[in-house]
Amino acid sequence: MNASGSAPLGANSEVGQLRAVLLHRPGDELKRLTPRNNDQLLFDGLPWVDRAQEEHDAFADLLRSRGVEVLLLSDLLSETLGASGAARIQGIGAAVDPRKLGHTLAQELAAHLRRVPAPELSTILTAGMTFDELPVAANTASLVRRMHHGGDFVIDPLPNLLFTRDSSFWIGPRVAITSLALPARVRETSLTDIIYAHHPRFRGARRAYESHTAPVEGGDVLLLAPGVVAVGVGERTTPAGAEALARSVFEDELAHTVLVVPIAQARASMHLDTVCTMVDHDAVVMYPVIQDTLSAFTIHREDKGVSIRGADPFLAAAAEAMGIGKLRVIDTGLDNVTAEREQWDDGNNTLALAPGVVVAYERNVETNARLEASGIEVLRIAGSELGSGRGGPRCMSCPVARDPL
Ligand SMILES: NC(=[NH2+])NCCC[C@H](N)C(=O)O
Repeated sequence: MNASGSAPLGANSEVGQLRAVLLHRPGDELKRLTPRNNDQLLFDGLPWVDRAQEEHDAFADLLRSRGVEVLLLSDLLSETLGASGAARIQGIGAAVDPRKLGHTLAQELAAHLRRVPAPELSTILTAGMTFDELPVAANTASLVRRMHHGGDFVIDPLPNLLFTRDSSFWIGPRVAITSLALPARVRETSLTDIIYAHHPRFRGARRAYESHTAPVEGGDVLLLAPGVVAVGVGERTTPAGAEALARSVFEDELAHTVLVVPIAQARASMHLDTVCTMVDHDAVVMYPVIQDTLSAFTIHREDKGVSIRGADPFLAAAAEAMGIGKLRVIDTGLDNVTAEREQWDDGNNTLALAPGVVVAYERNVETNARLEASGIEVLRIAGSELGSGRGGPRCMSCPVARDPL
């Protein structure tokens, strides 16, 4: 505990006792999803929003019942926008795009947003705004306004903010603001950026991967052990992103080894954490179909520069880097069809609260049963609505404080 009574910020593993976590309670941004835009907005269906909120509240309550402090992104964002003029300017600047709106409308909108109270601005920055919702007089000199349909977005909604894992992550005592790959998600990091820059809770927090030159998403980053990081490269994080992250964590002495793990460039495996998460300090749960084929390039920090080895089998390379004899894979032993169904429903996407204690979606009955048979405590949550965005307990959480391993 520090002077303010809260746990020190940071995380050096996937499984150290979880003390504080950043979640985003799904809100009005999910109500923007329609059958016309859901693909582009990376949802596989239209969630029933009230039920998604109930499911999310139950997730947050479970974490609290286990002694975890839950920070909600909307609360932090309103507090940040209320306290800092610079944060407001930055948030508005990222949301109002003159290339899309033209200068006239962009200027009017930015001027309007600067006067909006912080909680309302927080909602607009997350849920977006349509042309119909624009407050400015109808006969404005904006051609853009006249030519757009009222239901079009002036500011795009951010339904994937729910997946707080991807837009920032902590490594050691530092926080990394990521660089999201797809247009539907790029603006999310403008919000995590201002929260970590201006909210008093994070005063003094230093940054990792500051250059964020190339795409790196938090769902691809696994802290296998202190000093050892795995980075998935596939649909989201690029080879250049993994390389830049490795260089940066070496320079900041946050890691000595980075394992770069190629994963299929597919919707079902958009991040490394959709196929593999840690459930104990020496154990992972993994999509069985890839168990024997997953490989890794090992980048090692040297006195001068780096060395790159591989690709080698992932499990062996990981065990070696972690300095353990063997990285256990919880053998879910599932037939291929069940395994494929449960992988799609984020059965492999668990959030560890402590070594051997994980949160998982209840619907993945078989995977959960095998985890328990291997001695892992599984805390089940409902996710019928939450899951329609293709993200499980790990994707929906950004650990802000874990006890060091
Ligand atoms: N870490 C994760 N697996 N996040 C899941 C993100 C899901 C989100 N709909 C997307 O496609 O980006």
